[in-house]
Amino acid sequence: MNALEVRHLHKRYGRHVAVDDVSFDVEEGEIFGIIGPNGAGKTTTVESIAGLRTPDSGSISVLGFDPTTDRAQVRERLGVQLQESSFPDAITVAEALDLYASFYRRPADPRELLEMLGLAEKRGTRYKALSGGQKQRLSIAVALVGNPKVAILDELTTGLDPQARRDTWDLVERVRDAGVTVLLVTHFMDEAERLSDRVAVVDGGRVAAVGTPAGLIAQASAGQQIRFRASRPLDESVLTALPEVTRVEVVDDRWLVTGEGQLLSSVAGALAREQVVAEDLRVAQRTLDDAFVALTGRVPASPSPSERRAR
Ligand SMILES: Nc1ncnc2c1ncn2[C@@H]1O[C@H](COP(=O)(O)OP(=O)(O)OP(=O)(O)O)[C@@H](O)[C@H]1O
Repeated sequence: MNALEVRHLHKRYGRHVAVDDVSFDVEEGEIFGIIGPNGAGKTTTVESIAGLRTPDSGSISVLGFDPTTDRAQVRERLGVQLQESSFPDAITVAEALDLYASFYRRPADPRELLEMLGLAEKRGTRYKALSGGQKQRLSIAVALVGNPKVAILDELTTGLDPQARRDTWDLVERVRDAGVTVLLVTHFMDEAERLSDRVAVVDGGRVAAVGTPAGLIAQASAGQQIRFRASRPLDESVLTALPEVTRVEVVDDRWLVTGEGQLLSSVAGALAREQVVAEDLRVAQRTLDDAFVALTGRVPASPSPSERRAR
């Protein structure tokens, strides 16, 4: 059985269509990313899955249960960490977790959870005294305290410093390894590419594509690219004649060669035959950013300078 099934979901706010026929499946045990620009409809979609918003039409199944009619069953199986979750300033970490544990019939052991999330030493610390990363980890602990089979994590690392981002990514992998299916909402491509088994690209309330990060990159990015500086002049036809090469651009001594298949060895062989040395040779690594641009025509959000160094 799929952990989640979303079929033809529609939601409008007044005249504004926020979610426009969204469908996807999430398999049990995977980390499934939903990526898209601000306002794409990601949060509306996941809040509908969590039963926090009522869709206008379409159907949702959480392990076979409908969030609008089978609320109790969904609540027992689904943990939610939503954007901007916050707690009273004076509550301690242990109190917050005990409180949420009391809402469930079979909660996880709060002590074990704090251990796993690296918050054991902060048990007695008040919420207001926690760092941004620790607050995020507490909100993940709250999402997991009901022992869910599926966890929704929304914009998990926004505002975190590089080390906290990396730690949080490790944590998400540990959650998945513990058997929890993860639905990860993010507008950061590096995060989605690093963590997700599969990704849905959402734009303007619609699903533009679903696939593995590698599959989306391959599908959306035309070929590989090699950049180098030629040690001496070279006739373009030497490279355009190669079957692997689809395009050659030259500015002064700088070459950009696009192609497919065994592009690198083919180009290297041709250059060697011409006794040209390729200096500063670089093979451009395609990323999910490229796929996102190709699929949506938009430039993805970048981590802020303080977040970016986590790459
Ligand atoms: N309660 C609401 N009332 C009116 N409009 C809303 C409401 N919630 C969301 N919207 C609008 O619906 C669209 C989708 O919003 P949503 O929050 O689902 O997108 P998102 O992809 O999660 O974006 P973000 O990353 O900024 O949270 C946006 O244009 C938003 O302004």
